Amino acid sequence: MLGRVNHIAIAVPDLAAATASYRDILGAHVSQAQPLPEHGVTVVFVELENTKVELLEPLGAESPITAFLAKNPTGGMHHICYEVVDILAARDQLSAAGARVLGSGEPKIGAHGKPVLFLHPKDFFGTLIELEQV
Ligand SMILES: C[C@H](C(=O)O)C(=O)SCCNC(=O)CCNC(=O)[C@H](O)C(C)(C)COP(=O)(O)OP(=O)(O)OC[C@H]1O[C@@H](n2cnc3c(N)ncnc32)[C@H](O)[C@@H]1OP(=O)(O)O
Ligand SMILES: [Co+2]
Repeated sequence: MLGRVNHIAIAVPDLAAATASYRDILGAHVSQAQPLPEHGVTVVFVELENTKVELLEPLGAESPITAFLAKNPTGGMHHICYEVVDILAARDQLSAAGARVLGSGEPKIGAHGKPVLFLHPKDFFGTLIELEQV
């Protein structure tokens, strides 16, 4: 079911400061900030040769990363995103196996304009999983 790692995400309290650290200290190319109100986050992507790192900051009162940042005030690894070819088939197979697909179960359009879904971290060894159809 799983293809490549699309990105690894880090929740941060201050996106501008995190962008500056990755750009100026680590010497990475970082994309422009992209507000995603439907997901309750603003994101940038650190573009690496083999994958991407997504830096996430809360956006709006209902952000799904607010509680995470309250527990991890300096920031922390938040999710890993795997690519899948058919996200609805993946969802149905995962649900049938007892994994909790988060939200309504219907994919939303993610940061790359492609459908995404999330799987509960307690079902996968304490790691929140994002699936992205490519
Ligand atoms: C769009 C863009 C893109 O790439 O395209 C994105 O990535 S958007 C990325 C942002 N979107 C999302 O994260 C959407 C999916 N997330 C969610 O639905 C939710 O955040 C959630 C279900 C993971 C957690 O919500 P919740 O209200 O249950 O929050 P709680 O704080 O009570 O968390 C319940 C338990 O899960 C743990 N927990 C929460 N978040 C994480 C995480 N990221 N990684 C590992 N564990 C986690 C908590 O510590 C707690 O464990 P304990 O009970 O042991 O303390
Ligand atoms: Co993501």
